[in-house]
Amino acid sequence: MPGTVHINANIHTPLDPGRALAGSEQGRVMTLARGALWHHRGVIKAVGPQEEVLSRAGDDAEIIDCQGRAMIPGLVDPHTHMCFAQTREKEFSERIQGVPYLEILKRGGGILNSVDSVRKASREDLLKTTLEHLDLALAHGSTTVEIKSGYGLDTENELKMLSVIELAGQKASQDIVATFLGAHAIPREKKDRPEEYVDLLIDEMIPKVAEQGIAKFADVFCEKGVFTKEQSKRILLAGKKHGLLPKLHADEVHDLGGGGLAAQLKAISADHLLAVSPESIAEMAKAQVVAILLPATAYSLKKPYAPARTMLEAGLAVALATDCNPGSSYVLSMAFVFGLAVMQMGLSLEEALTAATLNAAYALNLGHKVGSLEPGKQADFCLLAGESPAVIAYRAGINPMAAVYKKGRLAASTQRSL
Ligand SMILES: N=CN[C@@H](CCC(=O)O)C(=O)O
Ligand SMILES: [Zn+2]
Repeated sequence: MPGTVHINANIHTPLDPGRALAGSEQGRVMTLARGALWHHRGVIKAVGPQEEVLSRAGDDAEIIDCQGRAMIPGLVDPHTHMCFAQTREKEFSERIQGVPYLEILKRGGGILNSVDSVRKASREDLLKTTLEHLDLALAHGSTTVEIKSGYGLDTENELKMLSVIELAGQKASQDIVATFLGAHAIPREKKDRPEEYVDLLIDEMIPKVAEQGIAKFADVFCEKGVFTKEQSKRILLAGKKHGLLPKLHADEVHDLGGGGLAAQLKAISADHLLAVSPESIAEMAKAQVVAILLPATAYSLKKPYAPARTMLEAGLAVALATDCNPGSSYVLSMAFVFGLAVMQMGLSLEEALTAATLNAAYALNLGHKVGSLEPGKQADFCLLAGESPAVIAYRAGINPMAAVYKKGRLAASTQRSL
């Protein structure tokens, strides 16, 4: 059985040069009217003009008619905190009345409330919530998702979170990538002794996380009142020594030079960057650090969006993510994030598509496997409820996915004819 051919699709995909597409390259997307995609055993065999692909696949292939819908690569969400126990609606109400996000954390709420509930939660309960989040993300097109720890803030609970994230990866349809974020906040018990917590991270937590073998990356929330630039550097260097590649929550509220630090450490990504300086942007471009932008967080925190156009002009590769978490962005839809990027940050549809697929894949070291529709990559793709990716921003507020395929299998669908 030579697999399945999806015919009559308007195909839109970035083409993979073996790295993220940066600067003026980011908007280069291949489009193909009446295209076809042939896959077998979860892997793409061919993408091209319909007649050509059909003749290569042979007479025995199953045929599925996409009815002129747009086909794009499965979306990649490279920054989430979707493993948590309880939402924080009360805090959201406070924030929209003007209480700043960092003020809530300073008062012992915010992230620290999530830590209280995650420490109390059983593995089963955490898994249940995480899987519910993953199902919703899948329905909105996310076929690959990164999930961070960071609501345990002690060795036992950080390892617990990472083991739940691993289990979620075994049970969910998506590919899941785990990141260790023990440096998400200073836990209550170390409030007056932050250096002691940094030592604990370096001497105990990072070695144990590395030994556990689930996390691929280490991340730090480098921010005023959280971790300083110097502490962030020490933690990420210790992670690197143990094989955890660095990522950084950088310049989200204040410019601490986090983007520059990410460049210095050759981090795979620097994320947020709402307050990043032009100097840090230039350093990131030189070091080829992917800028992961999280516009749903700017939306939820009512802050100015990250300077995406300046970044592209400086030659940076931009990726997009939901940042799904119970505080600053309870958003699971990459489609919503795509819409914000186009409507609020000035990305073209093509730049946003690359940001949500290929560049997001490279920000997780998965560019060889996912992020574009090309032979040899996984057959992860979305059919849109429209003829082009414009529909994702155009039909705001509804789910623009007609169907989501993971490794060639229909994983979620909103339309009966598929
Ligand atoms: N800013 C730091 N961490 C998360 C928010 C986590 C939370 O508030 O629970 C973020 O990326 O926005
Ligand atoms: Zn985050």
